[in-house]
Amino acid sequence: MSQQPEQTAPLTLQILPDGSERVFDGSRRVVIGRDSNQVDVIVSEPRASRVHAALYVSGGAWILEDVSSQGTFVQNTRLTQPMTLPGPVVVRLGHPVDGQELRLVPGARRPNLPPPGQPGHQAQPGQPAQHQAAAPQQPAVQQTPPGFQPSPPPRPVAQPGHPQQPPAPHQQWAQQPGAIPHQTPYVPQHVPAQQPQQPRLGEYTGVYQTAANASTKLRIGRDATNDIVLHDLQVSRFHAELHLRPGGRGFEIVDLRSHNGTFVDGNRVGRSEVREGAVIAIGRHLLRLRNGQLEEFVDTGSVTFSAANLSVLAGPKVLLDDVSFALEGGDFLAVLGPTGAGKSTLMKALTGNRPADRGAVLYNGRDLYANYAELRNRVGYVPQDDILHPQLKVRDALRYAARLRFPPDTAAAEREHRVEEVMAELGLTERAELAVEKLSGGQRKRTSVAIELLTRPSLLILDEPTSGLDPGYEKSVMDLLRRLADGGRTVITVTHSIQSLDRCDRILFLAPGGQTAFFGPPPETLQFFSRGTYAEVFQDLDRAAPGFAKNAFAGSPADHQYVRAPLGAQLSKANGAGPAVAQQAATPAANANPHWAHQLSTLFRRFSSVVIADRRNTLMLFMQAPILGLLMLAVLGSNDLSTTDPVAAKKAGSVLLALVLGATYLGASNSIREIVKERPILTRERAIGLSPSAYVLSKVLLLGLLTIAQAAVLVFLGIVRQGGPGHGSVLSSGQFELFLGVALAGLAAMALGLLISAFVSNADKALTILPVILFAEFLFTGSAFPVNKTPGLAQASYLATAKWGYSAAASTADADVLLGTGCNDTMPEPLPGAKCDATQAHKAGVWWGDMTALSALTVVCIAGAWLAIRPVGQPKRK
Ligand SMILES: Nc1ncnc2c1ncn2[C@@H]1O[C@H](COP(=O)(O)OP(=O)(O)OP(=O)(O)O)[C@@H](O)[C@H]1O
Repeated sequence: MSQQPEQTAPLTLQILPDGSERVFDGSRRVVIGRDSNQVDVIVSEPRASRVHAALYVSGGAWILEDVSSQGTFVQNTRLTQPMTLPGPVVVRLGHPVDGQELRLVPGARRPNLPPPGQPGHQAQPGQPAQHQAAAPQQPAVQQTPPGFQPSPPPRPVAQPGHPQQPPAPHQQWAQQPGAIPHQTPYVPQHVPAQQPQQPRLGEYTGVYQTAANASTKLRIGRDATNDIVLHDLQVSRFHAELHLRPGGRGFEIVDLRSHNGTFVDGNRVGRSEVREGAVIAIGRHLLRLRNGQLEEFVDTGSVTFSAANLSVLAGPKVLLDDVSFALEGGDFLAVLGPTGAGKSTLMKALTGNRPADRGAVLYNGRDLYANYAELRNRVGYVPQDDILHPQLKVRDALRYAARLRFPPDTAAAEREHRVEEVMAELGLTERAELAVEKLSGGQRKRTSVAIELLTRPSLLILDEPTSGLDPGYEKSVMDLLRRLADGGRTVITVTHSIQSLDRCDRILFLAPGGQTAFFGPPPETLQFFSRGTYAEVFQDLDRAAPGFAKNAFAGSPADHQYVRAPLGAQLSKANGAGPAVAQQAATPAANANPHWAHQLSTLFRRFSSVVIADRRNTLMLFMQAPILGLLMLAVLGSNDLSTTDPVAAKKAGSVLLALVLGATYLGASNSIREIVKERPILTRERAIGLSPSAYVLSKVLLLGLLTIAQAAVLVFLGIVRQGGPGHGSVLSSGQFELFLGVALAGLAAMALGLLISAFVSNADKALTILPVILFAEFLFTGSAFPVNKTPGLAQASYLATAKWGYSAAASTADADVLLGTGCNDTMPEPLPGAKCDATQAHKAGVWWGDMTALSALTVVCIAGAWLAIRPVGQPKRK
């Protein structure tokens, strides 16, 4: 190894996973991997081994040794033996192209390094990477080699008991009854004001020559044949093209009907001019046009995130009152507060689900609301309710979620790989074949988190993931979130799990009225409130006079140190980012969802899998029609639809009514809970771009098929002994025509059920409404009571699906003759007591009219359901 540089120990080494920076002095072996209990540097790459690689000094030089199963790669070559680092080296873990990147720089000396053996001379093993980087005994490296992002300054850590300032005047909580007197008042350390910085787009990964220097067109996508290859499953195989305009008059970007869209300065575009300095966003990759080159940045997860003066109002009521905070990449924030304090409201505002009425949410210095279409895929959200179908197996739930989230051109093997990776990362592999409903509460939450992690979001927001879990599971979920934050993501969770708050970097306490009672690190929380336990803090917040908590925090040292100073820095970055609305000449994306058919087929398959997996319910569904048919067979007489038996035919109305109401019940009961019971899943999937029309249509198709099959069974058993009908109004087979009318009545009722399901707030309410609907439908058929003679009632009956179903059936069965309703031209006056209804005449035009009315009601109900769940698109402030 003659090329080894002459180095003498102790050496220092910089490792920069996700932009963070570590320094080691070479006095001991440094282990890299996923297992926080065994390694010094934790990496988030799921393909990395628990213990993946080691670094140590030998012969005065740093040695890199691979001990993994998936490999460590240097310049696309897998290490097969220990390698002496010749100088700065870029290493990838788990995959030569898109495995997690580490940059190893031997020889960068740490100033004022205490000699080995003295306390603080090196990082403590087993401590999370970010915490080590933040520890005060780890001064920042001052020698930053060219081409590397400087690391953020160390996070300030307050040191209770070692005040550096005189006691602050903010001690209102200490004056509350029962407060613990502190000899050392709560005084956070002083933080120097941060200088305004440029917004950081992501990790800088290189430069591409544009068309100006090569051909007139550059194709961008995931496929290896593109000019710019982006390794990201959010990117379509052939995603977009950068064109050099004729005569060299600048550039324009053309979206190639990509699944997740192409954005220029935050706006989704079909075709757009790209001016100097504009940022093209494709998946997690950002390409900035600078001096005829495209600079590439990747959002690898380490993003700042902040809320600035968020307020949410509901009429005169204030649900969230001027809440602000600031987080660094990799921070783990727990949000606490008494019931009704506004925690869920805050989560909805942070995710853009229900935007705040005032204030801003900043993702890496960019306004989340203004750039929602681009950024929504980088924010994972696990709501309070599970976003899972309980009947599906864990692996299947993840597979369908991947199909919906990744472009349709993603190979099955690529999706499978990611699904397996995520399951391995969350410890779900052993449960992969279990139905979600058989998992423990903690495992179910893990599965919900796994679905969100498929797209590698940089920010993960969870609403009470620990609710209903026993303390053991609570801890394991909080440990998991800690690990995810250590992997570089920013994690925010609402929790009541006070036993695990030490796992967090920051705590936000909300007081009733949605006011900030405290924001800061866990060790300072109890001291701020002058209380010994969190339970007492909850009690104090509940009892405090309105506005007291907010005033106690506003202007306190913690407010200055942990909110105002870092938020000020992030806001100045945001202001440096320029206007969010692109100034470029752009054609908006022609179709916001060009892969509608792919979504429809995925949703249809998922819905079918759910129905098949739910064996007991499906069996009951299939048994309903035969049971109703057999009852009709047993109760009704015979030859009631036969024109040759006038005595029996007097009961024809009962047969027709039983068939139509039977189909109405079956159709409506099939669908009336279908949307409402999936509401949390639908809400979440809508936010990631699910087409509501594809969703509704997937329900219509499967439930429609089921309803038609049920109608066939019902009609067959219902008329097998009835000796009719003979000739229909239109078809020669009156029996088949009767089936068509009854089936369409069932479909219309199914559509009505979906409409109700889209509007009600829970499945129980939907079931309560069902009998009311059926009773109204029965009355409006007019078979028992003459509704068509009463003004108002007659018009109202036109909205009843069963009325038109009954009319169509009566028209087919020739009710004029059977029931003597007297609407036939040859029978101008009805028989005494009979009711003439022109919609029941045995004429082709009348039957078509009835069927058209049924079809129109079906379409209106389906459209109504679609309108009720259609996406909000870019969040709108109310
Ligand atoms: N749309 C609304 N209109 C009026 N008040 C509302 C609305 N939504 C929520 N609220 C009220 O706002 C307050 C905050 O609700 P939120 O669900 O955010 O509280 P929370 O802290 O998450 O409560 P919990 O811990 O019980 O889940 C509650 O008093 C709630 O009743």
